[in-house]
Amino acid sequence: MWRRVTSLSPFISSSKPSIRNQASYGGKIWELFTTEILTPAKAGISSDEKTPFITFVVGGPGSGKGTQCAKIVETFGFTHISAGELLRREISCNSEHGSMILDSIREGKIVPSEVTVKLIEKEMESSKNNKFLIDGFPRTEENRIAFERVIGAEPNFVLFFHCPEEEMVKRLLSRNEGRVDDNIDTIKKRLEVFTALHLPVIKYYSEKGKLYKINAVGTVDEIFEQVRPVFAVCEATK
Ligand SMILES: Nc1ncnc2c1ncn2[C@@H]1O[C@H](COP(=O)(O)OP(=O)(O)O)[C@@H](O)[C@H]1O
Ligand SMILES: Nc1ccn([C@@H]2O[C@H](COP(=O)(O)OP(=O)(O)O)[C@@H](O)[C@H]2O)c(=O)n1
Ligand SMILES: [Mg+2]
Repeated sequence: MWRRVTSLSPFISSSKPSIRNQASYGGKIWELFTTEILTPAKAGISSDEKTPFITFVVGGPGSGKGTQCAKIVETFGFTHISAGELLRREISCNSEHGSMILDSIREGKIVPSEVTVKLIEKEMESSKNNKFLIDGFPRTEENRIAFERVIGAEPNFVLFFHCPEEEMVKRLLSRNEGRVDDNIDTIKKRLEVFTALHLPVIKYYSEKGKLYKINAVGTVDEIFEQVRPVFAVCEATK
């Protein structure tokens, strides 16, 4: 079972960019981030079995995060923790925050970080595994900072699925999972939130040398062939 191993990190203040600021880059801003060459040293791979190995999986709605996480779990034995799934579970079991979460998801808004991070923490603590894929998180600087504060850990690396908006919209409209947010109005709001709030997170991890950018266009298998070497580095060092 995973236990928190480090002390709380200091709170780092952040400012949120406006939607207008980000839109002025004409949607090309993501191109600035290059793919890191992943090495064991960069990934922070340690031989200490008790230290959790954490990968954040980020990208726009419909970029294929969940699909690729399933393949990573199957191939490399990680535990998949999807922030969105945890939140939807709270709605279906009518928990204390269920109706607030439903309202946020319907509006494509971000649920307060303390709620999401607590759910992630519970999943990590109850798992026997110590390798985690945390999917759809962090979506904002607030998410990122709350994770550091509560969990007291940073990700070893961050997988960023980069996908053009038109492709994401097409995929979401044909996802067919009966989700309340997979309709064109909510999709537009989710994309706005993504463009406005996700960039600082990507920039932060890129500057730390932890960002691994994946071109998320192609077949599921083609994309997995870009993902595989990232995790193969971890396997090779075991
Ligand atoms: N490479 C791909 N090409 C076409 N469709 C895809 C691809 N990867 C995933 N999909 C489909 O797109 C939709 C969104 O994928 P999903 O993994 O749920 O994305 P996310 O978790 O990023 O929102 C799903 O219906 C999925 O089956
Ligand atoms: N870190 C997160 C993740 C999801 N969510 C909410 O949950 C919704 C669905 O998230 P998801 O990760 O399942 O969505 P996809 O990117 O997989 O399509 C988001 O649009 C947000 O409303 C959140 O508030 N905070
Ligand atoms: Mg998903």
